[in-house]
Amino acid sequence: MSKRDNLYLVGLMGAGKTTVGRLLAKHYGCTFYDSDHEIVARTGVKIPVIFEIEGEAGFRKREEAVIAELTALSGIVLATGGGAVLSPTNRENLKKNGVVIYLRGTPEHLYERTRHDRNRPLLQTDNPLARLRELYQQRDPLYREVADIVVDTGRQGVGGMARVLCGKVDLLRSGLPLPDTAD
Ligand SMILES: Nc1ncnc2c1ncn2[C@@H]1O[C@H](COP(=O)(O)OP(=O)(O)OP(=O)(O)O)[C@@H](O)[C@H]1O
Ligand SMILES: O=C(O)C1=C[C@@H](O)[C@@H](O)[C@H](O)C1
Ligand SMILES: [Mg+2]
Repeated sequence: MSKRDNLYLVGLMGAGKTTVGRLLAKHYGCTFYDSDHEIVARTGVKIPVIFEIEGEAGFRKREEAVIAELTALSGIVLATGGGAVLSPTNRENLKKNGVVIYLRGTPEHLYERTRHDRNRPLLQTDNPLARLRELYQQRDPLYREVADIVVDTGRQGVGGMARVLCGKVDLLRSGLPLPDTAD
C-alpha cells in the first residue's frame, strides 16, 4: 500500500473533517470512514456517553484501536476525531499510511461552527471559546507535525474547500511539489 492511496483529515472540532471528507471521498470514488462514527457504531452509544462512563482515557483507547484498523485499509478517505493526534501511535499510523490534510481553523471560526452542537464533550464548558483556544495552542503543532498539506478553512465554504484540496492532492499525487502548503 502506498501513502498516496489514502487521504486522512486532521484538525480541531468544527474544522470540517467529516463534511469535507465526505466530498473528497465522493470525488475520488473512495470509501469514506470517520473514526468518531466508527466508535459510535461499535459501542452503540454517542461520544458524550463514552466520556461519561469511561472518561476521556477510555475514549482515546477506543480511538487508537479504530485508527490502527482504518489506517491498515487502502483506498479510503478518513476523517479523524479532533484529538486523534494526541496519541504518538496514531500520529505514526497516520503519517506512514496516508496523505494527511490539516484543516486549520481559528478558534473563533470553530466556535461559530460548533456552538449549537451538544455532541462534543470537551466543549461542554462555561467558556467553549477559551477551551478551543487552549486546544488550538496544544494541538496546532501536532497537526502540523503529521500534515502533508495544511489549508486554512476560514475563507471558503465546504464545496470550495473540497475543490482547493482536490487540486493540492492531485499535484501531490502527480509528484509535483505543492506551491504553497498554507493556503
Ligand atoms: N469551510 C467551512 N465553511 C463553512 N462551514 C463549515 C466549513 N467546514 C465545516 N463547516 C460546518 O461546520 C460544522 C462542523 O463541521 P464537521 O462536523 O465536518 O467538523 P469536524 O472537523 O468533523 O468536527 P469533529 O472533530 O467534532 O468531528 C458543520 O455544520 C459544517 O457544515
Ligand atoms: O477534539 C477532541 O478531542 C474530540 C473531537 C471529536 O471529533 C471527538 O473525537 C471527541 O468529541 C473528542
Ligand atoms: Mg467529525
